[in-house]
Amino acid sequence: MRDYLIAGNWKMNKTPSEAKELVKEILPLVKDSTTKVAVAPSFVAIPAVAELVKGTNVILAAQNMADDEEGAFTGETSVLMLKDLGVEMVILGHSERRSIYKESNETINKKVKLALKHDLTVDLCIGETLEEREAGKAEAVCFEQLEKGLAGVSEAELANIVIAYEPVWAIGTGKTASPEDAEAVHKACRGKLAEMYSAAAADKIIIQYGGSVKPANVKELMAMENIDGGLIGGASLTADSFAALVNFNK
Ligand SMILES: O=C(CO)COP(=O)(O)O
Repeated sequence: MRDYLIAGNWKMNKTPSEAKELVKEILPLVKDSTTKVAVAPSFVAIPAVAELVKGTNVILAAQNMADDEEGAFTGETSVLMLKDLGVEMVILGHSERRSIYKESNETINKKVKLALKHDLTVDLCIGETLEEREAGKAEAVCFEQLEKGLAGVSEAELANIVIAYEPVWAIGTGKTASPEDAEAVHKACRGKLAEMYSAAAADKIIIQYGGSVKPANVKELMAMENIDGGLIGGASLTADSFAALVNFNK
């Protein structure tokens, strides 16, 4: 059976002081969870959060990283810096990175390979826009993001990859994909991964759903056969709602 992974993507929210307070509240609420749990604070809040989650069941994640190891890249944050702070996982290819910061599949792939080289788990985000969905292209877009994002990634390395299916039209909008619609894309993506790698590798990989996941809809989403967790934005910003998501199966 696949593990569930519930991850909080705090995006550009929470100052380092606020992040500390939030983690202090979250830790006791999730310490006995049977799902895996991760939080992704902003870069500047990572040191404070790292100190608090050390030795706990909470995985420390970053929201992005540079596509080079080091050098003259003003304003960027490298994989080496993240590793030095104890980061274990990195979210790559989030739709906000793709649309606002114009990250291409090729750039994302470079980051994926760099993160894997340094033993970070990668949470690779994929997902279609509303326009693409309405044009009947949801699966094709996801397949292309998988193929290009994972180019050159071996089957052995796939063990360090998590996929997050986040339909862009469902992010921060209050519109959740219906469990059946989400399941259809998850199933198709698992099929695609089986084609790219093997049925065994595809069966093992965690595919999270993201997009307006809330305590009120988490159970029905997680009940789907191919949905193995959630990447949570808004509802990860308060301890009670995040813990309710982490503990959805209790
Ligand atoms: O983008 C998301 C997580 O990465 C989802 O955000 P919301 O949960 O706020 O819709």
